[in-house]
Amino acid sequence: MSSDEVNGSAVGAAVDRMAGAVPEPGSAKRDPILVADGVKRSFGGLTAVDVEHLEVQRGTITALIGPNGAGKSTLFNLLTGFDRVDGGEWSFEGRGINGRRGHQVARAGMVRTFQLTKALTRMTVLDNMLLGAPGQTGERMAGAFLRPVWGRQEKVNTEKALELLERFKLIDKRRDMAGALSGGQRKLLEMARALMTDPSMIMLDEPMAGVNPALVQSLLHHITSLRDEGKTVLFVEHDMDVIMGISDWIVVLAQGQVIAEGRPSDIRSNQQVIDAYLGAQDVEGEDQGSGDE
Ligand SMILES: Nc1ncnc2c1ncn2[C@@H]1O[C@H](COP(=O)(O)OP(=O)(O)OP(=O)(O)O)[C@@H](O)[C@H]1O
Repeated sequence: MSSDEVNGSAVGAAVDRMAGAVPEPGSAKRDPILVADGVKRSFGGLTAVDVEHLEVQRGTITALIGPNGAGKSTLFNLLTGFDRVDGGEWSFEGRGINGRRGHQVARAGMVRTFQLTKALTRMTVLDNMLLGAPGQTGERMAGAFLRPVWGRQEKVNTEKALELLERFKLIDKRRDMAGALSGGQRKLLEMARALMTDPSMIMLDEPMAGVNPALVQSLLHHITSLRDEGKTVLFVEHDMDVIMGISDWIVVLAQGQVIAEGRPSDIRSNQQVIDAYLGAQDVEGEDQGSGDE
């Protein structure tokens, strides 16, 4: 699949969503939705993440790339409250959110996708969606007198879940166990579930891994649609065609640090990135099958 095929008309030349951004590590953005400073995390003697400054432009698709072990997933975990930093701070929509837990970060509007764990694969697709629903009033304020409120909320959540399943073409699977879905369908379900809280930013960790080519197209379409609706997408991915095709901006991480940032054209020709990542990527790519699980 070529970059152009992936690209389609989604990243047309007409819109430069990154206008004014300079292609260099830590570059300032016109209207950043996420700003991180001095974010650090070590495991024993290993520095996994050491990001001096990072801004993510609102309403864009930003890719976070880098070699295996560069710290991409760890950075995701830190920013979304699923791991604790050793130092640093970051703000989302202008509000400091470091120290907040995962569900609080999600409530603030920043969600990330998670692989469906074994336990969740034994639940139906619809129940998986309902787990992603915002503020379970019934659970928080248990009491018989609140049952009507609970019931109403459940109805709203169910309607929303069904709408999203329709959008992600999983509606016919709603009563199936999530474990019966193909790898690609699970990725769609993860994305749909993340949208239950109406986030303004969605973070996807390797959304294309293990997905067959037909569903890759569908996932790409959903990602660009989210951006076109005004949401911000930050994603980790290894497939260079996908990255170059849909990203408005690319951030390159190596050994925990941002070593480069820029538009796809900047990154493709950046010698430091070629040395640290792209040179080895082709070789790695040969080993990475893309069949559905
Ligand atoms: N919980 C942990 N305990 C110890 N070391 C960890 C832990 N989590 C991550 N690491 C280490 O931190 C480094 C960064 O890992 P991370 O998974 O963030 O990299 P990555 O860029 O996401 O890699 P990949 O592309 O392979 O998923 C690696 O050396 C990894 O072994």
